[in-house]
Amino acid sequence: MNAETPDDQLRVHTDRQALCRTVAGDLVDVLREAVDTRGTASAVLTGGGTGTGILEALAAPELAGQVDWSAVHLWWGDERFLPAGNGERNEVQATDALLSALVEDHGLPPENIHRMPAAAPQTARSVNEVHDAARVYAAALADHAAADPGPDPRLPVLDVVLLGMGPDAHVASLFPGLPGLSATGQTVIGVTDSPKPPPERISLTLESLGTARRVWLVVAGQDKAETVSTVRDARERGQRDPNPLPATAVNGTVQTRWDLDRGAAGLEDTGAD
Ligand SMILES: O=C1O[C@H](COP(=O)(O)O)[C@@H](O)[C@H](O)[C@H]1O
Repeated sequence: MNAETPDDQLRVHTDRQALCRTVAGDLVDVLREAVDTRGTASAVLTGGGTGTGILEALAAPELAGQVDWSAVHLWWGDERFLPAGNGERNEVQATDALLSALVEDHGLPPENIHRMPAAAPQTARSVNEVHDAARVYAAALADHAAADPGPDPRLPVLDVVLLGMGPDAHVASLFPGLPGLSATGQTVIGVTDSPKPPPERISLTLESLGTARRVWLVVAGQDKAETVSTVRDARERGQRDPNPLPATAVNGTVQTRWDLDRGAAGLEDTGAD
């Protein structure tokens, strides 16, 4: 089933597995096209159940084998600021789902995996650590921008940004009511008071996400249906105030697309979550 709002594209999939398979295939197409035309590609990954499910689907050899991974750079839209190796970190879940296989079997250079910094062990924590870590990631993005400049000189071309959305309409780690939503002049911020654990996170800002060529919102599960409907209605009315609905404020420069399962679309509970 397909429908269109004036600005956003919408696709509804039978269940989360179908959503993940389709988006994984699209990701392959976008990365291939970018590598063919520019010689390089950058994708921004998300965590969460659906974001990780897409990576699992992408690991299928018939999909992963279609991309020249030596030319691809992988970034994250947000990270849970936890010690290295913690299973709650988005990058750890992504590594298990896909990245190890890409490095071992498909030629992805480990240095092209741009993980957000991890927290120091509890005993060695410093007060500003998460903010320092955000600056480190901003510098990594700026370094890469020199080789593949995007519309904002501090950022490379972001061919596609994957975004999950929480029931509170948060995207990346930009939560309603937190100061990070109005951050200006920063590409990456430290978050210290996330209402969703863990409290400390690193996130790209709305400014950064807004430079992406494609923004794909990937949302599954009936528990998201009401928020999806509220956010999409607000967007259709042109209400793009990130507070209290951060997901109203993200757009790709070329494409903004919603991929929902039937549950998130309010059609029926698919049991996807
Ligand atoms: O904590 C996070 O949650 C969101 C949404 O996750 P989901 O499981 O509800 O799809 C995710 O997009 C974000 O990257 C992650 O840090």
